[in-house]
Amino acid sequence: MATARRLAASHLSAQSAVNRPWSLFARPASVWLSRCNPLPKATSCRPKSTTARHFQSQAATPATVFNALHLAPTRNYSTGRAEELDINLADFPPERIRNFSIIAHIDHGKSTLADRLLEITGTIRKDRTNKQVLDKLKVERERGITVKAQTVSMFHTYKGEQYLLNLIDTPGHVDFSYEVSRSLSACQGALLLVDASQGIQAQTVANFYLAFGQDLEIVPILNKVDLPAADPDRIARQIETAFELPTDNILKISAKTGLGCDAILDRVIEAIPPPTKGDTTTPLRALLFDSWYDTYLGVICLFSVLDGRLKKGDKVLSCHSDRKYDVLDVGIMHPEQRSTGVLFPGQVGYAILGMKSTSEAHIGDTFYLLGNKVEALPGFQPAKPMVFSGVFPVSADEFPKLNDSISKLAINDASVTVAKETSSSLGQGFRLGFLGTLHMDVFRQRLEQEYEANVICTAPTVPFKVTYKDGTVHHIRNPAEFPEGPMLTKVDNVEEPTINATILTPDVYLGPILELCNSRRGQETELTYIDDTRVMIKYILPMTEVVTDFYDRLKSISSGFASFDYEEAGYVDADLVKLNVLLNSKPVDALASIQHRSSAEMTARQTVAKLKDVLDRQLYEIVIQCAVGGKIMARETLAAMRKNVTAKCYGGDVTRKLKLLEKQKKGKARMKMVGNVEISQEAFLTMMKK
Ligand SMILES: Nc1nc2c(ncn2[C@@H]2O[C@H](COP(=O)(O)OP(=O)(O)OP(=O)(O)O)[C@@H](O)[C@H]2O)c(=O)[nH]1
Repeated sequence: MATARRLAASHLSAQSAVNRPWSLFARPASVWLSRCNPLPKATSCRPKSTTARHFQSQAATPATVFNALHLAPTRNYSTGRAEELDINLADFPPERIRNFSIIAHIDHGKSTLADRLLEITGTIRKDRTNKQVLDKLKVERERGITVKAQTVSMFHTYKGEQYLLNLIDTPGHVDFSYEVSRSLSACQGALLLVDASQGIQAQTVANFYLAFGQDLEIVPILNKVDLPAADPDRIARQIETAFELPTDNILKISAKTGLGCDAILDRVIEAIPPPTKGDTTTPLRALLFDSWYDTYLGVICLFSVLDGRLKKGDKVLSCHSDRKYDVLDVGIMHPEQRSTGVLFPGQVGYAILGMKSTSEAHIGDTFYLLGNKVEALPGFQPAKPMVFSGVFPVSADEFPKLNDSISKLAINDASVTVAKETSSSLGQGFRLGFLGTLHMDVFRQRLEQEYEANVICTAPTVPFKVTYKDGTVHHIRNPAEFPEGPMLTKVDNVEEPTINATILTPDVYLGPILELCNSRRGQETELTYIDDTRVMIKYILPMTEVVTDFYDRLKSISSGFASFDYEEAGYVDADLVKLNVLLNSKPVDALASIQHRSSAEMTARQTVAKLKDVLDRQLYEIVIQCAVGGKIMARETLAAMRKNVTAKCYGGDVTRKLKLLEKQKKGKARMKMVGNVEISQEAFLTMMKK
């Protein structure tokens, strides 16, 4: 009880957490991937592509996708329209509707459970290949993570009556937790899924308080009870202690084998309240809570109807933009679009309004009928990019192609910000803003996989705030823009973003974790035992210390057992400097970074040593330096040497010599020049990796 109260107090921000754009950054995907039971890379038993729903560039045709997923085709692809559903939604008043989400820490089995529920309700056929049906993006399937929340409607008979159950699958990764908040806003209850072998993790806590803050009914479920390491009784006690949820109510299931899953749907109906009874006779009030771009149908919007009816043929207006739209189609996701012609109060479904781009679909917007203006519902704060990176084509002539690919990807991901940028070392490119480093990694992977883009990405940076003496404030998203030299006299103060980090760990790793946090300029705010051996630690940390290798380090010192989540804790004053990298006295803008003064020298030493390692020797000596303003912090020298690729070809084999020289020339074409120093693409890539 006490623990729960303490947790609740420390999560007072759960209310504001309804909009948690802050919780959205930073985690090197590489580490995350290493712990996430990775699915094998696109194997033959798994469909290589997704449905056409998300991206135009998917190679598979819709027909092959449906065959692969074993879904009933629900769309007529010759006309591009959704098939009609032979069910009258008017038969489902709010009392027979349940809107719920599954929330959990990453990998605790949300998507697998969603698959089981879809099978049990006959929404998809029972099939061994139905794995993570809701994870439709290729990158989601390859990495085994959910990036985009999906919604699906199912029908279930309980005590002789048919119910409409709307399940909203949520991503588990912290970068995407704004999706969780949005999804929860359309729900009255949530299944809190906890891995019976791992127990409560940082995101279990964060997601619990998100749901708690929105007054949702929470149904605790222990998953993976089939695992030999599962200890359901101990984990049930953890849940009881941390969340004050009685243990006798906890369902114990295996989403993988299906054990115990049948009971979940009845429990959903019994425990989760129906949506509030809206009035069908009052004017329409519908909340837009998600959207995506479909090749065939354009922008598809997901609505939660609160009052009135959303009908095909209606003219509706957006409270946000005052724009008018025709409702071209409306229906439910079952599991793909199924046209129903109308949605009633309490129902959740899609509508096609003829929007050209997802940027028109303002998430959290309220829609109303032409001539019947209503008061807008409280919206969501837009997700705020917290990690920025420069993205450049490897060869300059690929810029137009990269431009095209980024625009196409950004159409469907309103949380990415795009601005053109020119670097003296990398040429023309873009500065992209992401919710976090996993988000950044996923975006890059999709650029490479779906658009075959060959790119160099600069190290991630967070937005710093510089206030000048004349009162102007600049948000610095690129180290190149950081004031230095004479400009510094005009600066009043510099601030950096901080986070409230929550770390859950077995207590044996406590010492090294505290050391890590302290070495990253962290301030401890809380340390609580949630059972005999598990500790919850809270720290305020500078965000810039987290976006680099913090998560890698945390995982490695805790052998993968620590988990963490975080929320934005505002800006604080910081003594920051710009660290320039110079090659033969010429600055390499793409390698500049913003550092805390206390760590600038150490970073400088590490940087010059690493550069010496990755740069190729050239015909002349290369002086590698790191400097803050005019002061050199570290220096290395790379001796001159000519790499004679034909050295071994003594004798008369001219063609072989020519071939080798040709190869060397090609390699040079991929070199970037900084002053008189050539930097290979590989060297850049290695330097960008922390
Ligand atoms: N043994 C066992 N494995 C399970 C069970 N449920 C899920 N898994 C496995 O756990 C891994 C993660 O499952 P997912 O369903 O992708 O987890 P998730 O919570 O949706 O992950 P995110 O979408 O990234 O948040 C997969 O390899 C599943 O096969 C279970 O009941 N038993």
